[in-house]
This record gives sequence, C-alpha cells and structure tokens, in this order.
Amino acid sequence: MTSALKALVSAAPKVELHLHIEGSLEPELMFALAQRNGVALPYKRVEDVRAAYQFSNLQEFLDLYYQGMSVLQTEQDYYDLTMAYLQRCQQDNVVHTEIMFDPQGHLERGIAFATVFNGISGALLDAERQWGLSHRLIMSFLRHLSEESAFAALAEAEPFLKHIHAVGLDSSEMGHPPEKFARVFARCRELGLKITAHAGEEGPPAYVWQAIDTLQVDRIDHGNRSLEDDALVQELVKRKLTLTVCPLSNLKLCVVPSLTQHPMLDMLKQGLKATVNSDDPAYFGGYVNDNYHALIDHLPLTHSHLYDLLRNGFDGAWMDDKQRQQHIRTLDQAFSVRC
Ligand code: HPA
Ligand SMILES: [Zn+2]
Repeated sequence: MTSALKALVSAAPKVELHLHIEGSLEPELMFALAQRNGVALPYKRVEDVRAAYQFSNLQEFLDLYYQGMSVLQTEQDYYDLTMAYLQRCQQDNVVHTEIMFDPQGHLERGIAFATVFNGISGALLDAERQWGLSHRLIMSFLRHLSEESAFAALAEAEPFLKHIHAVGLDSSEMGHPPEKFARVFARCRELGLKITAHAGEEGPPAYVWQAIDTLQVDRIDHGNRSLEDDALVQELVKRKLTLTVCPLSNLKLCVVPSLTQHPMLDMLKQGLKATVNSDDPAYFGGYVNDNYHALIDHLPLTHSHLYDLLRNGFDGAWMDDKQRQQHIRTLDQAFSVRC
C-alpha cells in the first residue's frame, strides 16, 4: 500500500514552494566549485561534509549553510548550482518551482547582485525552454542582519525587480521578529512584490501573527508552531494562507523529535493549506519526492490526504492560472478525481 502511494505521488505533477537554492548545493558540487575557484574548505573528502550535517537547531545548520555558500563566486557557479537543482525537479516531476535566494549572503562577500541573478535566472530560463518547467524567483532578506542591510539589498535588486516575483524573510528566527522588517516589507508591497516569511519554525506563534498583520504575507514558510495557538490556526484557515511545510528539514533541525510526530496530518485536519517542500535538500537529505515518501513511511496518510497536499501546492503557487488549471487536470486524472 505505501509503495503504491509512493509511486502515485512520484509520478504526479507537483510544485515546490519552499526551496533555498543555496541549500541545494550538494557536497560533490561544493568540492568541484571550491577547486575551480581556489577556495579552501575545512573538509578533506565529500563524505566528511555529509558527516558534518548533524544539527540540533536552526543556527547550527545556518553556520554550515553560510560556509558552504563561500564556493559560489561566478555566474557559471550560480548557473551550475541552479541547473543541478532543476534537473532534480525534472526527476521528481516538479512542474513548477518557486525558489528563494539570499542576496545578502553573496553581496557581503563582494559578489555582485548581477552575477548571482544572471546565473540563477539563466538556468531557470533554460529549464523552461528545454522541458517546460515554470518558475518564480523569491529574494529573501536575512533576518539576523539589520533593516539597513535589507534596504541596501533591495536597492541592489532594483534593476532586476521585473524578474523577481516576491520577497521572503529567512535565517535565524529567534530574536529577529518579523516586525523588525516592517518598513522594508511595506516598501516591497508598494513595489508590487508578493510577500512570504519564515515564521513559526523555531519562533513563537506571535511571530506568525506579526508576519500576517505587520508584513501582510501572502504565504507562511514553515508555520509549525501556529498549532500552539487556536485563534491563529483559525485566522490562517480563514485567510486560506498556504503553509510551506518541510518535513525532512523539521526532522534534521529538531523542530520535530521524529517524523511519526510530525504535525502534517493535524494541519490538514484543521483545514490548514499545508504543502510539502524540501527547504535545503542537500543539507536535509532529500528532495520533494523524498519528503512525500518520508511522510508516507511515518504517518497514516491516505490517497485523499496526498491529493490535498499536492493540490494545496498548486493552489498556493504564484503561477500562471492557465498552466495551473492544466496541471490540476493531470493531477486529478492521476488520482482519478471527477470534475
Ligand atoms: O530552514 C531555514 N530556516 C531559516 N532560514 C533558512 N535559510 C535557509 N534555510 C532556512
Ligand atoms: Zn526555509
């Protein structure tokens, strides 16, 4: 039964709504780029990198995530990184992806915004031309840095904003509440950008409230701790706000003690628009299908729950409506849902 469900999900068209492109840097590519650019890494072998990926919280992961980024220097590096991820999307039948990137993590190392943007978007456009994978690009602000730094990153992004669909908020959550960036996000809304923010991954429900009320988000990234506040759950349900949940990330960062205790089923039961995503697949041990399979292995998920998760993804995507409807028809056929 579980293998049939896994096969069904693997073959179904799906979206990814929560993916940090820098978090898709596999150790093999990290080593290749380090060699290409003459960057010293504190590891001798690829296996040593994977062995180091044991985290007990978000910050322990972020320390290695920022260290890993140091190998990314040229436009070709960003292209190769993105193309490798997009090829994984093709293998997983991901037909639309909305990827985040962290410009401040590159600008502060002296890499030009154009270098980062051109490499990432070059690969996105090639994947769209070559096999029809559609995309949106989300620029994320690092919340451990200042409001001034976020405004400076936004200024660097201005020439490229036509191609950037949304802004997000990521990095160390505790002690960096969404309201710290109220003015930055107000300006982004004026610029017509969609808004998302990591909230309730490690931070309290109050941070999710701030993301909704102050930042006026269109989606919430993670949102797990919303379940601690019934009124907040009701508000998320009322607003039909999509939660981009990341099961293997939650496990690796100790947001949940085990996948059998993952709140995904509870989220669906309460009417939340939860979706399945990989977050930083190279660090957390799996891409989108791996995340679905891990849930199937550990929770009593039915055919109907899986349909809802896949469907919530399409409903929450910032994609072209005609394409959305076409993909939903294919999804419905795969799950034999009558119109
Ligand atoms: O899971 C995450 N949480 C917060 N910031 C991040 N930056 C990359 N991944 C993450
Ligand atoms: Zn994330």
